[in-house]
Amino acid sequence: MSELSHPDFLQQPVTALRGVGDALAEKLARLGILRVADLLFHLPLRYQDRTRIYPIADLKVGQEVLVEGEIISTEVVQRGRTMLLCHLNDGSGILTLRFFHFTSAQKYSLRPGVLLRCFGEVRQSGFKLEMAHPEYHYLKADDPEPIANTLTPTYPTTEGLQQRSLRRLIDLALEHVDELPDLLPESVVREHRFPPLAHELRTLHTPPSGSTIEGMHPHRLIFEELLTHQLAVQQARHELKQVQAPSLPESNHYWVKLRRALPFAPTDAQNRVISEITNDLQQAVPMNRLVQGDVGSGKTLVAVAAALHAIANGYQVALMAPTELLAEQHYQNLTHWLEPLGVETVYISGGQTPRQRRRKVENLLLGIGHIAVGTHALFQRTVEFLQLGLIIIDEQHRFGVHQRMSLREKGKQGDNYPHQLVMTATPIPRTLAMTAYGDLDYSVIDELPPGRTPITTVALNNERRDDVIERIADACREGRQAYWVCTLIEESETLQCETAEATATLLRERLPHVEVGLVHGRLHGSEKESIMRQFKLGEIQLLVATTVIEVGVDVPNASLMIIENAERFGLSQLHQLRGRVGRGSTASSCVLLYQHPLGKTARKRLDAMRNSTDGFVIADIDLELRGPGEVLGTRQTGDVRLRIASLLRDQHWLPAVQMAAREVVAKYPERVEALTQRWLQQPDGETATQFFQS
Ligand SMILES: Nc1ncnc2c1ncn2[C@@H]1O[C@H](COP(=O)(O)OP(=O)(O)OP(=O)(O)O)[C@@H](O)[C@H]1O
Repeated sequence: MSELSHPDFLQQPVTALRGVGDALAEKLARLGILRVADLLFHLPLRYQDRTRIYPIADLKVGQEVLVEGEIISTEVVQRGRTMLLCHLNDGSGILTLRFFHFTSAQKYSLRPGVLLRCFGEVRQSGFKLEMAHPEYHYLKADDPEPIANTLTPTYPTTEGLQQRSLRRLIDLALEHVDELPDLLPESVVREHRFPPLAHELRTLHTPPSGSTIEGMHPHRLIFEELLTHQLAVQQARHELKQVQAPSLPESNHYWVKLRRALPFAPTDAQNRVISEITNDLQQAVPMNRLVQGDVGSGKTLVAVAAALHAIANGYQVALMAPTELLAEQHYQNLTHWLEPLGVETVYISGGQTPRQRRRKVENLLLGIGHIAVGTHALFQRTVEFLQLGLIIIDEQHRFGVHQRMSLREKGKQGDNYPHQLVMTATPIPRTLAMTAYGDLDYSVIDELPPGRTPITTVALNNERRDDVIERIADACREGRQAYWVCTLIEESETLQCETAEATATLLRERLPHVEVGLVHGRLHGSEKESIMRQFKLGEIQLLVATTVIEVGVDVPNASLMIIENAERFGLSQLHQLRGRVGRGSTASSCVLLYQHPLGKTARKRLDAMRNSTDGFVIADIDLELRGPGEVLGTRQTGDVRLRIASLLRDQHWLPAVQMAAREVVAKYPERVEALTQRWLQQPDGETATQFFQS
């Protein structure tokens, strides 16, 4: 059957498209693209402006631009690793092109005299400008290539999937865009003057000529997504009222023992939140509570107290972390605290072999294991509990309301649903929390443990890197440890990891007496764990990392944090990163390295970081600073998992969204399912379309 004649073509699996086999389908699935329709909702990460060629003399750091020129010299250099450098001259100035990997054919063809057109991001390298791994193609002097006359979308992608292939598939899906049903009530479309759905999607994927980056805005899609989220929250709340959970009335003798053994006393805020949780657990309806606490406020201890309450009542607990790194860390902490109490912690990791896992899984099924710690590997079919009473989800923002519901479903035993506790370090204003997590009750740990010395924060121009490196040398000499977070805000994880590798190489050279370690997203779980363990033990003194360490990592001896390209991060992410230090009693500092010149908002963000260490204050400033259309280019913490909408940025829509939700339920109940399918049924993984999220 041809594509066109199929009535429900958009609902077909992607393999229905020409040229999509199982291997490609698997890659697409990693991006959350399962059906043809999902391609239409896979929105650009950002747009590249390839509509004009920039003179090299006018380039600014951070720009993504097209340049054209002649190669005047090419060299192979050895800086820890072999690199190819080409120098491109366009008459106005000279730009270096840097290749970390290259073939001998490339070395030959990128030779002096060759004319190139390159597209890439401009970066600072010493006093010069460069592009690392630009896209390039050869030009002929007498036959200049035309340049694009419109914006080019760049899509979030995954290893081994080229932009070009994605674009081709999206184009195929666009041929059917008119078949998508409009799911918004007519009255809403009219009132807000939304364009037809197909029109908005076409514009976003294939901007008409003359479009500007600022003009790209998916208003209608944002509204739809917020509406879907709202419907899901309402439904979750409604469903919860209908079901039951085990009531856990016994007193928590384990906690009494642990508290005596702890080297510190819980803060008043921790005690208050623990008693709120205990009260919930004694009821015969499922607890569904969100605990917010600033970085370092001691959420883990609260989670442990809750877990012990369930265990003291004869139930098991699942503690789910967003990354293997954090799961491992929780496992270590829990074992340390709970083993002496005779409470058995079991670590379930995606990386374990079936044989390693079998014993652990058996223990859970037999009830010998009391707490299972892991990532969402915990909720695979093979893991079963004898009596699961409580699910704890750490770092909320990676899980959406839908995933919370499906977890609860999986933990169901007989008529009983497990209790659920959600922990998040992202302070968001209470009113917003009520909308974002409307299906949850809400507690705040609004106090830090005593004895912490405040973190000093400074912002430094990248040119002062050498001073910073000196500072690391000093800190390490005094027995302290440091983080160096380097990032490129890139759709390509490969490039991110390469940058981290290059930085680690450079720092090793510059700091020969310092033990430097490197973690990034592409290392295997066990490699990451082993490096983190060495860092924890002090065997590694300086840890170079990508943002994998953003959430939760706890190494109290680390007291110096360097964040590169700090101007590109959102405030909440900076706050999270900085929160990795200041966790012990030594005075800590955080250095925000930025590329000159700083934009106005970026400057305000860095100022906010210098002036406050309070997550709630920072969240407020974040809100103020986020003007519509401002591109941060990073995933925004503080949001539940939405693909394009941002609860913070788009909160002005919320009253209208709530009204629309009521209208849909009353007049078009059949659309709820279709909206859910369109927006919420995503597999796990990062699918946020960052451009529109910012
Ligand atoms: N009441 C307390 N007094 C002193 N230290 C505490 C107290 N509670 C927890 N801690 C310690 O403070 C550190 C931070 O705690 P924890 O890792 O639970 O923070 P968190 O709230 O999860 O922070 P983050 O969100 O940054 O991960 C840990 O080393 C923990 O042992």
